[in-house]
Amino acid sequence: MPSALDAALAQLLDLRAKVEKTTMREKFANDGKRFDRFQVRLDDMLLDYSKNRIDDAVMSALIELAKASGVAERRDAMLSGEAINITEKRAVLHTALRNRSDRAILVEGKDVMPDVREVLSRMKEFVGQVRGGDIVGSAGHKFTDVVNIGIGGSDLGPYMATLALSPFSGGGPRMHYVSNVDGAHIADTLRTLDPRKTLFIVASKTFTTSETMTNAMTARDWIGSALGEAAVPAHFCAVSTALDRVTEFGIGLDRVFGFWDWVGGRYSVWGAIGLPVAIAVGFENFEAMLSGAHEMDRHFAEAPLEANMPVILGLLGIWYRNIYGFPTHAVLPYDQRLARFPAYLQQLDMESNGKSVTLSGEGVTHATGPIVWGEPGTNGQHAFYQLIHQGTDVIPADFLVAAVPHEQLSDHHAKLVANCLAQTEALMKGKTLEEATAELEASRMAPEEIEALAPHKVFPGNRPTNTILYKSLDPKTLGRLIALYEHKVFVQGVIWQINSFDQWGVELGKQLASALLPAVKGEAKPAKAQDASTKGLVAAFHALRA
Ligand SMILES: O=P(O)(O)OC[C@H]1O[C@H](O)[C@H](O)[C@@H](O)[C@@H]1O
Repeated sequence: MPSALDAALAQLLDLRAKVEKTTMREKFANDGKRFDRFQVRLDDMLLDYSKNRIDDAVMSALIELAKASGVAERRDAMLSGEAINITEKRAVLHTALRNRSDRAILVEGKDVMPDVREVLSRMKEFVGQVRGGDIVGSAGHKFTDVVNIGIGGSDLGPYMATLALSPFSGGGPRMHYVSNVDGAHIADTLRTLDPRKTLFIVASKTFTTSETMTNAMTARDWIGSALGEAAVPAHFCAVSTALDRVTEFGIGLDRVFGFWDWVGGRYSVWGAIGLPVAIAVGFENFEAMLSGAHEMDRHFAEAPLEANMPVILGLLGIWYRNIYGFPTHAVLPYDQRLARFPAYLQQLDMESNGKSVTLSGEGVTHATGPIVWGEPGTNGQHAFYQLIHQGTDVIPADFLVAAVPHEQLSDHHAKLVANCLAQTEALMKGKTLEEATAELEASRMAPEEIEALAPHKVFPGNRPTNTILYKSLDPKTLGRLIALYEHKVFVQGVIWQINSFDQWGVELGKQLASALLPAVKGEAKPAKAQDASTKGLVAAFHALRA
């Protein structure tokens, strides 16, 4: 079935041609109100999207596209617990985990909120006991270190949030995250730890993920051999939807925090998967993060589409991906503690929208999810920004920055902010050949040298950015930020008519890895059907180890 995007394509391409008649630099020069018109505020968070290749006509057409695509209807279906994840026949209700209102949320006629609240209250008690030293190791030692063993959604969200909120730890235990099946990860982590004072959280929605189970067994052996088998239960707890498998592993039900199949792994930091965050920063701060997300949920549900932050971010992404064909999107936090935010967004965005088949099973007729990437500024400026400024691809980018830092260190923050704003200014303005030449003429350089050098100093400009300015990186702000991007991804998935909530694309590699394992271990010959490259690599691997 042709999508609303297919239907609007010709009009949007026409609008692109019109909007390209003037550069952003000219648009700013001609319109003193551009900043006021292209921004949205939610309390102390500001999204400035004026530095984009847009005008009023483009924005109205994009809003019309959102309407014609049924963004509002699909949003309401998600929020009310409809089974919109059709390939897994599940509701999509991460918003229920952070529902701070007394609104019931029904899945197949049953209100899920009592169960959500029950898990949160068990988490609260456990977190208080671990932080307060009421729950201790097998030999009575307070836990000084907590290791979360999980991968994908059971790692990226909590790891990112723990780092982001580190100023709020209030003397809580040190947190560690082990995800990779590479033994180096757990070995390097355990080397620094005292088993008597270490608590492990085994976090896995399915409790079958190979990496997590392998790391959990290694951790269990580490505790068992240091403190004796009997010590194991005191040093472990688990987060999962598969309570039977957790019990099999040997973790008592009083140490298990559950969630439900209507929470996708990459959307799960709001419930039990957030346990390490709650231990790291205390339960009140964890709840503040939920409240921030809930505020963003309400904004998404209630604000008109044209003043709706996630809708606007989503539509701008569609504009560049589908109308301009830009392949990637950068997220550049000018906030060192958001260092893991781009990695978190990679899973959120690319696992959700990296799809080529529509909800009705047909091939898509247009590009879907972009490649998402990024690193904190100012570091990126000294590395890959060269390409963003002067490379042959245009890379739309989000810049994130706080007004108030946690560290009051001379003029660090002023310099950070000046760099952030200056980058978006430079990307928008660029530098013409005349300007580059004039700058060089002010030096004593010979005219022929100026002529040779000037082209290298030209910046094309007209490169799009969004700036998200918030008061400070506190739990509430972090909650809002994450929910903002979750809903942006949702809006795009609706317009692309794809299922943003499954992830079949991760399965093939897993299947082939298990099939290959016996040959890699040397317990079996590679299967006949295997291609020559894979077979040759297995043989070369064994030859190197001989
Ligand atoms: O939480 P788990 O069941 O261990 O899953 C961990 C991760 O692995 C899977 O392969 C999926 O790609 C992710 O969406 C998921 O978050």
